Amino acid sequence: MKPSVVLYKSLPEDLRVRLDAHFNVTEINGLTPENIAAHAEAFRQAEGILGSGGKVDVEFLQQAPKLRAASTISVGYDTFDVAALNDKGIVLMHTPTVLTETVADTMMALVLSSARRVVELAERVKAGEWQKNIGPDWFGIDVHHKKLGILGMGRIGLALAQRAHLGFSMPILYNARKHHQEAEDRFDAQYCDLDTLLAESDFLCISLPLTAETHHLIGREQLAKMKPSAILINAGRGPVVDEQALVDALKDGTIFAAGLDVFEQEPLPVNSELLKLRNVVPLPHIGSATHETRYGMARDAVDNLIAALTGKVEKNCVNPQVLKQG
Ligand SMILES: NC(=O)C1=CN([C@@H]2O[C@H](COP(=O)(O)OP(=O)(O)OC[C@H]3O[C@@H](n4cnc5c(N)ncnc54)[C@H](O)[C@@H]3O)[C@@H](O)[C@H]2O)C=CC1
Ligand SMILES: O=C(O)C(=O)CO
Repeated sequence: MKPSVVLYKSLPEDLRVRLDAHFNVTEINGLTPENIAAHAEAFRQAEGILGSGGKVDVEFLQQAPKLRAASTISVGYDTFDVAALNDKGIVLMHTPTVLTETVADTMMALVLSSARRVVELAERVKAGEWQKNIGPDWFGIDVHHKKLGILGMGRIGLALAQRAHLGFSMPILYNARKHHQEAEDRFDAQYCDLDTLLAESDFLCISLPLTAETHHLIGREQLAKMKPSAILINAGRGPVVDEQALVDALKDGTIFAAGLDVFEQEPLPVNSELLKLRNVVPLPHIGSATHETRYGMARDAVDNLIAALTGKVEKNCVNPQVLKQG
């Protein structure tokens, strides 16, 4: 008999066919408490789950006693309680690599649009405000040759360093848990401590995962150490930055601008103060959101679940130590 799985995000048709060939699939629209309650029997039987968003914590795992594998259509896995999965011997699979270049493109788009005020000025043109030759109040700041600081030099940080260094002649500074030899060799990236990164970066680009350590890593004190001309880019996870402290820093000129793909609460509430600020470029968490990349992520997530439930995991496993226990 085919193993039962719950799919909580819809898939392109060919990938759904592939999933059906291996598993008995129950599809639901999101891993919400209501959907979990409404499909209690499917979760009781599920050996695998596949989707993105929604919390997989101790409480959820009580509803899914047969679970052996979880496959998330994302590289970030901060919504999973990995320790609880480890305790129960459940394999967690994710989708690194396939989205790296696309997310780095998004970060570069945020760098350019916030420095050159692309969104704000386009809105002013559309509103009919371009009536005469523009003056300095429409000017932005240069990107090329400025210092780009990367907080979290992993896969995405490296791809951003490539764009910034080779494409825009930007010196690269970075902070991460350890030195990144490839970034240093290929893009002359200089490792530094967080305080130096804050003080010296013209662009502080965050590509960190959300963990207990990185939660509010950038708060009021850290923002105060940045240059008044600096721009903060966050495409890691919203809660890495204390959002109220950021709003205040953007309002009082502590920093120049921000380009944000991620927020403490998503979707960003319509009454968020960030939306009232001209020096903010807010995006709806589109780091990986191209047709090609989202398809690739879904394909990898399907392959990951098949590998995990057939005991053939070779890559993309968050907790490989669980495999050794089996
Ligand atoms: N906006 C979006 O749509 C997307 C956001 N992301 C986010 O980007 C994150 C990074 O993705 P990858 O580059 O693939 O991951 P990665 O694991 O390759 O890189 C993460 C980097 O962060 C560093 N790091 C972790 N904790 C740290 C700490 N406390 N202090 C300093 N550095 C620390 C690590 O050393 C590593 O260099 C994901 O976890 C996810 O949260 C990823 C994809 C899309
Ligand atoms: O993959 C992730 O972690 C995202 O945030 C969406 O691509």
